Amino acid sequence: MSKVFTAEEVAQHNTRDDLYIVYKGKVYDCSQYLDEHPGGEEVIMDCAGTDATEPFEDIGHSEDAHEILASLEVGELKGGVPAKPVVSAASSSSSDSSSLPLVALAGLILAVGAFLFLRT
Ligand code: HEM
Repeated sequence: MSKVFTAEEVAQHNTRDDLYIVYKGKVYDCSQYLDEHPGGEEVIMDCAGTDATEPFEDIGHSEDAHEILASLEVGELKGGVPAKPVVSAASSSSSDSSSLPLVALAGLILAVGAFLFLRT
């Protein structure tokens, strides 16, 4: 059974010789890999003890990179992947209504334009 870490525990592994990162709810010990990282150690050090899912994904790491990462797994994060915020019906309908004044304004400009055009 893999070890379960709290976010606070992971955060304590934040030095060059003892460096954990979280990726998609799993915890990885990158200490031994820093020297070999093609992107340099600095970028991984910046993520030390934190969730590196976004920066790791942003780079578009290769299949190889994912395999190396998998080999460094030491456990999982308590609570796992934080839930994505659900876009509620209320907030999506409010964004619809917020574009209403814009539509009205565009209509008004068109009407004024047509009026001026027809008058000449
Ligand atoms: C233990 C975790 C990581 C592993 C195993 C890993 C592995 C790799 C590998 C194998 C490459 C070579 C290109 C590829 O195959 O995709 C690479 C490149 C790179 N990585 Fe990571 N990486 C890790 C974490 C990170 C993190 C957290 C960042 C944060 C920004 C990062 C930034 C980069 C960058 C910028 C490159 C591009 C280097 C270049 O093309 O010059 N990596 N990584």
